[in-house]
Amino acid sequence: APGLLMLGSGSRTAHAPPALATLPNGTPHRLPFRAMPATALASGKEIAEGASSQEGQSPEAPDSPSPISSFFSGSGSKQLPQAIIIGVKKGGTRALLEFLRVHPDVRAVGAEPHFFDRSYDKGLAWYRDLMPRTLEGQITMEKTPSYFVTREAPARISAMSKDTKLIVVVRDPVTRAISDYTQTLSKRPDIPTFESLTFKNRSTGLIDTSWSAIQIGIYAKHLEHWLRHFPVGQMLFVSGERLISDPAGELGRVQDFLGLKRIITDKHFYFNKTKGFPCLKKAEGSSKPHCLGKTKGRTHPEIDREVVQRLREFYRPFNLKFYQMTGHDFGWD
Ligand SMILES: Nc1ncnc2c1ncn2[C@@H]1O[C@H](COP(=O)(O)OS(=O)(=O)O)[C@@H](OP(=O)(O)O)[C@H]1O
Repeated sequence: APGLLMLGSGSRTAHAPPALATLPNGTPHRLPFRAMPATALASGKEIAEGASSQEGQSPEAPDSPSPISSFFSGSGSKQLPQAIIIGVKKGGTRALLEFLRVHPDVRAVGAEPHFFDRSYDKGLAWYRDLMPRTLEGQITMEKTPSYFVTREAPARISAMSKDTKLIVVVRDPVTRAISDYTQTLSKRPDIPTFESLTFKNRSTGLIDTSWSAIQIGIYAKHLEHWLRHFPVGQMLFVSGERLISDPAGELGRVQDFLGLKRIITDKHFYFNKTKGFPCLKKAEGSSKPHCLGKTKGRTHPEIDREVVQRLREFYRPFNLKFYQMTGHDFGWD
């Protein structure tokens, strides 16, 4: 696209470089693996929606400007994002973005743009136009969790700017798969059970890796594609579990990674017992407490323990490889 060369990243702030993590050296057993194409997922069980979070159609994508942000929205200019939350679906990406938006130096688009997977042909000018206006020193961000599993996304983001900072919120892949399935079930209650979708052949225990709910969780394989285009130090891996148990701690890491002053601290959060999750004491530009909506923190159906066990065994080598690649043990095993 002609616009590609002309626009640049729009990055105007010098952010501190993140520390480098160790690189991988071991490989788990191999199986046929295919990253997802930029367009809809192709494989058989796509009743289960594929990589996309489907969040865009739900009221969960909060985009209504607050009075304060409306006041400021007339000033500044639209920039391409300098940092993107690229995944993972059901990892806790909405929570992270909502928490980050509290920071005065972060401005983010509310809905998921899906530019690098679905709308790349619209060009960077179209993408930039989706962004909120920013003032000098503010960071523009977006989140689209399907980027992490989109084969074309790493090269496309690197072509926009090789300095783009990438954030991945990861969560135990077994819980993530169940969360993904729960979301689909909420929209299509007639789908087969999680247990039956998990296996190609239940008697042999062969897992159906073409089912997106399973495939998305093979983080090490997806990460390999990103590391062909970005140094691992330009990626930050946020623990979805810690984002719930210690949101301020994870937000501290994220602010450091983005070169931001640590403004978001434990003072910004409270644990809402009814919701069962941490919530913001004050949402961006508001004085009211704010929890995420009903589509976040759904009750999961109970899954056969043996199936859960089999999935744990399946993911284990990939998880270990992922820990090695990122230099971070997420404690799922
Ligand atoms: N503070 C807070 N409040 C509510 N929910 C929280 C929070 N922090 C993390 N989570 C977890 O986020 C999970 C949804 O992840 P995503 O926002 O990445 O989903 S999506 O891909 O955008 O649809 C969602 O998954 P489910 O519990 O399966 O619904 C939550 O567990």
